[in-house]
Amino acid sequence: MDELFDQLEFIENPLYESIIEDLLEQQYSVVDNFFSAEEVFLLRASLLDKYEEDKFKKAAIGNKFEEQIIKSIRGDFVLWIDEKNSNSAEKLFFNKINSLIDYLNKTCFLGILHKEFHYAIYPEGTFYKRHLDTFQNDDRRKLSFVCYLNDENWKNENGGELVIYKDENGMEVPKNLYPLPGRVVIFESQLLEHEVKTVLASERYSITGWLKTR
Ligand SMILES: O=C(O)CCC(=O)C(=O)O
Ligand SMILES: [Fe+2]
Repeated sequence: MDELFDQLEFIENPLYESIIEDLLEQQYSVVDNFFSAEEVFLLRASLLDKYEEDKFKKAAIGNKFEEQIIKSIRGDFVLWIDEKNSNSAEKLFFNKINSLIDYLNKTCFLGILHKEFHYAIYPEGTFYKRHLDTFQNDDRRKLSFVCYLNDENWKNENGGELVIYKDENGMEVPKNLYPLPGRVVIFESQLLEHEVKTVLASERYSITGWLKTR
């Protein structure tokens, strides 16, 4: 008995505990200042560098949709992040993510073995229609993770809210979450439908990813 417990030893982390509690209670968690202003600045600079180098691609859905159909579903541009070749900002990012994953695996036995993250840019006028993150026949996606990299002048009137559709006692209740810098939203990929409302002004910057089993 003692031996098994030794292997699971960890220092209790109040922030991670509150995320776990939220996920258990409401299937999603919103964490403000998960990333500091400095970290957001560095990550946004990294995203913009790569965008200027023309590395982003129009986001796809499934495989064989026509361009027009894709545009009517989502209008963002994405670039997958390769942890092995990550720059210093991305290393900061993955350090935090890996620490959270480690904690989840130790305390919740979630069995997160894989992860995938991409930068995303939503130009003015773009959106991502209501969907579930498991549409690509990928039932390994367990938790969705979105981290917002907008600057400190981001206003709610810019639009681009993430709306999570929650079932509360048989009633659908939309939760409007603004893409504030440093904010992270984590939710159950297989349970919660959500959408990104049209960006009305400015460009919307984020990193989106999935924590996966098996
Ligand atoms: O950027 C967001 O708030 C959510 C993005 C999203 O739903 C997705 O990429 O699947
Ligand atoms: Fe999504």
